[in-house]
Amino acid sequence: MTPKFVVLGPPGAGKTTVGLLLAERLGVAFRDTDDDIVAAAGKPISDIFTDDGEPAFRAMEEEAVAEGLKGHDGVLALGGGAVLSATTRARLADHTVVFLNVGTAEGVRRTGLSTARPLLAGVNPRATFKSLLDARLPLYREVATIEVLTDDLTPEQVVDEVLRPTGPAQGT
Ligand SMILES: Nc1ncnc2c1ncn2[C@@H]1O[C@H](COP(=O)(O)OP(=O)(O)OP(=O)(O)O)[C@@H](O)[C@H]1O
Ligand SMILES: O=C(O)C1=C[C@@H](O)[C@@H](O)[C@H](O)C1
Ligand SMILES: [Mg+2]
Repeated sequence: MTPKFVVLGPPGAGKTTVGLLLAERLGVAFRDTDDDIVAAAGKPISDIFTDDGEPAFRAMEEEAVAEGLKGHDGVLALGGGAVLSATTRARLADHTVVFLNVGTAEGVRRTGLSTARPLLAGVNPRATFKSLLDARLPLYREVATIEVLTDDLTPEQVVDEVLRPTGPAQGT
């Protein structure tokens, strides 16, 4: 059993929104490792960060991704920071991996109203988002087989790009 598509990218890129639509379009199940972690821990991600710390969260995430890659054959969305793990990046080899990219301005706009993302909860979300994106961009690209810049696309259009027979249009 292996996912048809693994979806990743920074917070607000649309992993959950687009992942669900993509699964609907393909008639397959959708799974999100953030949800698996919340279910396993019995508390929200913000509480895991506060009570147990980020390293504990990353260990749970590594396990959740490994389980998802083994046990799910639909669309699997990963948490925004899952690629920080070299073990996870190695496990993503040979999978079809969609990197949903989003620029800082649009990413901050999309995540701005939520308090559910502990890493973006600081005083300057824009600077935090940009440094997170800068640090992770090479890691997303290391594992991605498809990249879509989502800033000016609706979620439906992002799905269209992912499913284009020749792959997403570049630079248009
Ligand atoms: N292409 C898009 N155009 C406009 N809004 C979008 C698009 N994709 C997602 N959104 C909106 O941005 C917000 C964040 O989307 P979503 O929760 O799917 O992101 P995510 O990548 O799963 O984030 P996280 O890493 O926090 O789980 C939601 O309000 C969603 O409706
Ligand atoms: O970008 C990140 O590091 C995170 C993104 C979310 O999906 C969650 O996995 C968590 O809030 C951490
Ligand atoms: Mg999500």
